[in-house]
Amino acid sequence: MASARLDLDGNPIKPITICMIGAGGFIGSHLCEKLMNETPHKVFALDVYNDKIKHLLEPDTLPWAGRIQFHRLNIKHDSRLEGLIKIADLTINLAAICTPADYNTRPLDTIYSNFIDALPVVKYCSENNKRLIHFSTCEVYGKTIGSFLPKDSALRQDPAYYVLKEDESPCIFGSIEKQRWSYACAKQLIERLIYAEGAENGLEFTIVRPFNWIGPRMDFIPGIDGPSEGVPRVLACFSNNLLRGEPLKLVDGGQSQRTFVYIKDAIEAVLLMIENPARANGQIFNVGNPNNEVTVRQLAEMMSQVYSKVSGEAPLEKPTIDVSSKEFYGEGYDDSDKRIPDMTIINRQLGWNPKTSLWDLLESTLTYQHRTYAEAIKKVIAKPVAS
Ligand SMILES: NC(=O)c1ccc[n+]([C@@H]2O[C@H](COP(=O)([O-])OP(=O)(O)OC[C@H]3O[C@@H](n4cnc5c(N)ncnc54)[C@H](O)[C@@H]3O)[C@@H](O)[C@H]2O)c1
Ligand SMILES: O=C(O)[C@H]1O[C@H](OP(=O)(O)OP(=O)(O)OC[C@H]2O[C@@H](n3ccc(=O)[nH]c3=O)[C@H](O)[C@@H]2O)[C@H](O)[C@@H](O)[C@@H]1O
Repeated sequence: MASARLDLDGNPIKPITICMIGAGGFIGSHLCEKLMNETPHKVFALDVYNDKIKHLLEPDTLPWAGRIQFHRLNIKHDSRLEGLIKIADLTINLAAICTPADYNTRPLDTIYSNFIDALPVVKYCSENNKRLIHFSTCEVYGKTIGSFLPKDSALRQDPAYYVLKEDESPCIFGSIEKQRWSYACAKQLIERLIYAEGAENGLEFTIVRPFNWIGPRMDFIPGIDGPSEGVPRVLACFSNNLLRGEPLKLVDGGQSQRTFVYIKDAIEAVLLMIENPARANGQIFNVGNPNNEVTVRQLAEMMSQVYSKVSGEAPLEKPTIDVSSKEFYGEGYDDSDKRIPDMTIINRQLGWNPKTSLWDLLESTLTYQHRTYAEAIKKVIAKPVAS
């Protein structure tokens, strides 16, 4: 018999049933894969799409067949939701509109998706005494305090002015006309509501604040497995440019900074939360890689080099092109300047640390992008345009 799997305190881990909402998305697909491959847990996978988890659902000879069950439903209006939460031990809510191109152009859908639609999930968990892991975002921090200092201020180099701490940092958004912040603001309010349910009604919750998790299956490639005019997050935008041999578009000079973490490292952190409730309940966790910081311009340059290595194609002579945010995203766009996660709480509670360097995670991700899309792109490009 295989030896029992133990939690961080040395206790055997009991198999549980998880109701995962938004399981068909980027993070959900990796989490389902991990749970099926490495644990005995059962998953009700809820989503409106299942393309990214099809390989886990069929055929029914898969080793985990019977442990994952797909339910095609929209949580906006489906009476099955409460029943599924009731028969599960834990609910994980990943469902959201979470692409910046939508925040300023579809602010109502963004606010409904990230706040209103999440309300019944919180309510059903609280009323039925079920544990909830809710996915928020690092965007709740908004801009850093340092971004308001004069450009030449030495304090900008002081971590006290830019490192983002769960229990100390303020949430700094732009004005209401800057509709970019509709997402961050909706996520902040649902975090506060969950926290209040914990304080007043004893809800057992964990809030996750991902910092730019990237990897295979993120978003879509416009015109291949998503709309031609769609604007995904930066990894997919730049992958699309590289696959088509076009320069990568740098919004407002590409000066914003991000820290990127490999999806497979981040999923390890989520599994620790799932299997160590005593250490994770009542906590808000930053999950990111503070060692992988780059400007968006540096990201573009590194992706061009890595893509050339994995595809065998020479890099473009002019790998990037500047574009204004108004042209790229439209009216009401704004940006987070810098995102360094403080790791104290996740280190202390779960002993988690990310492992993969930016170069290595880009190499495995762009190898996947090339293998998955290069042929399809070639066909689209070769097709004569109808006259
Ligand atoms: N990927 C990241 O780095 C990142 C960073 C910060 C926050 N997050 C948060 O993590 C969560 C998951 O992100 P992701 O990157 O996997 O996004 P994603 O868009 O790939 O996945 C979200 C999934 O939710 C589903 N969904 C949305 N509305 C639904 C509804 N009403 N009913 C049923 N299903 C619905 C979508 O179909 C999609 O499959 C989101 O809450 C997002 O805000 C992600
Ligand atoms: O991933 C996260 O942690 C969070 O941040 C993302 O926000 P952001 O990082 O701004 O989104 P990206 O689309 O990945 O853009 C990153 C940066 O690249 C820039 N960009 C994007 C696309 C492009 O083609 N060119 C370009 O310069 C953007 O302006 C921005 O400065 C999204 O809001 C969410 O997915 C999530 O909550």
